[in-house]
Amino acid sequence: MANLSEAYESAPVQTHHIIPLDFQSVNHVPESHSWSNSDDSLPVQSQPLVNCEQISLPIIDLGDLDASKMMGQACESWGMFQVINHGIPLTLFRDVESEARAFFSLAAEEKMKALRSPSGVTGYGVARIAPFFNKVMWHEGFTIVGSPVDHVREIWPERYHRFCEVMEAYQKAMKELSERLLDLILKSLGTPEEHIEWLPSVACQGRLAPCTALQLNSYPPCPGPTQVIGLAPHTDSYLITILHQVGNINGLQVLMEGTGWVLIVPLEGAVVVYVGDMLHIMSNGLFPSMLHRAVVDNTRHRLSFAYFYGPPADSSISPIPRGCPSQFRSMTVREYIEMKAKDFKGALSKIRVV
Ligand SMILES: C=C1C[C@]23C[C@@]1(O)CC[C@H]2[C@@]12CCC[C@@](C)(C(=O)O1)[C@H]2[C@@H]3C(=O)O
Ligand SMILES: O=C(O)CCC(=O)C(=O)O
Ligand SMILES: [Fe+2]
Repeated sequence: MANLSEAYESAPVQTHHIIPLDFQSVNHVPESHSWSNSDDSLPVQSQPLVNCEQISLPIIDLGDLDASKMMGQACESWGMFQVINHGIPLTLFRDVESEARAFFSLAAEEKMKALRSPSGVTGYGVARIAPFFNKVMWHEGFTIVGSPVDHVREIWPERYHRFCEVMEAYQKAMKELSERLLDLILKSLGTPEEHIEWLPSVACQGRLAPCTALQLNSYPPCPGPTQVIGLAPHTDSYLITILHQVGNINGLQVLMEGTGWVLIVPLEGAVVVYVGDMLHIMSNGLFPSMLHRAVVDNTRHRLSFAYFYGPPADSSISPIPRGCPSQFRSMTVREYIEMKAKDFKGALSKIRVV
C-alpha cells in the first residue's frame, strides 16, 4: 500500500504471535487455545458462545431511492446493516472462496512461506489484535494490502497469477462499493464537501489513495467450539467494513446493549456493512462502532472476507460539524492506526474530549 505500512511498523508484532496453530493436525483444543477460565474470556463467557439469540439486521436495497436515509437510520440504531442489489457478481464471491480455500487447505509449512513479517501488513498469520490476549484464537488469516504477489509466488510459482487476479478484482469491486456506500452514508449526515475531500464523488484530480485492506478469515472446524473463540471481541478501525460470510455457516456475533451477544445469520447474496471507529468519530458518536466477534463450528470450516475502507493516511478525521460540541479531537488516519496498533482497546477513549 502506498499508505499505512509505516503506522504498523511502529508497533511490530512478535513472531510467535503471527504463527497460527497447525489446525489440520489437532484433534483436541490445546490449553493455549482454551478460553474457558482465562481472564480474557470474561466478555466471552458472559453468554453462551453458540446458540445465542439471532437478530434480523435491516436489509437495504442499493437501488432503493431511500437508501441513504435508511443507511443513516441503520447506522444510528444498529451500527450495521445488510446490503442487497449491490452489483457484486456471485461468481466473484465464488472465485475468492475457491482461491481462499485452496490457500487455507495447504499444509502448514506451505502457508508459512507466505507468513506476514512482524512489521508488515500483507501475508498469512493470526489477527493483528492477537498480542492483546493471553489466549490464542481459533483463526488464521491472510491480509492483503495492495498486491499479495510477493507472498503467494513463494507458494505457487506456477499458479500465483490466478490468486492475485481474483483478489485484485475483488478489491476493485469492494473499493467501488465502499465509495458508493460512503456517499450515501455521509449524505445522510449532511456532510459538507470540505470534510470529505478524499471521497471520489467530491474530489477533483490528484486524489490520494484511500487506506484499504482485504482480510481473508479462516475458522477451521474445532473439536471444542464452546471452549474457543474464532475472533475475539473487537471494533474495526476504518470507516466501514464490508463483510461477506461464506455459505450458511453462522459465526458473526455482535454485542447489543441490553441484549448481549446476538448472531448475524448470513443472508445469501447480501453483504454486511458495519461502522468502524473512524465513522464513529466522524459521526461524533452518533453511529456506534459495534463490538463484534466470530465463533466457530465443530464440523464445518467457516470462511469470511472482510474489506476495510478508510480515508488516505495523511488526511485528518474529526467529527462532522452538526451543531453539537465535538466528542473527539481531530487526528490523521495514520495517527489513529498507530494508536490502535499499540492499544486496540483504549484508542477511542484516548481521543475523546468530552
Ligand atoms: C486494515 C486493517 C484493519 C485490521 C488491521 C488491518 O491492517 C488488516 C487486518 C484488519 C483486522 C482483521 C481482523 C480484526 C482486526 C481488528 C485485526 O486484528 O486485523 C482488523 C483490523 C482493524 O480493523 O483494525
Ligand atoms: O468472520 C467474521 O464474521 C468477522 C470478521 C471480522 O470481524 C473482521 O475480519 O474484522
Ligand atoms: Fe471485525
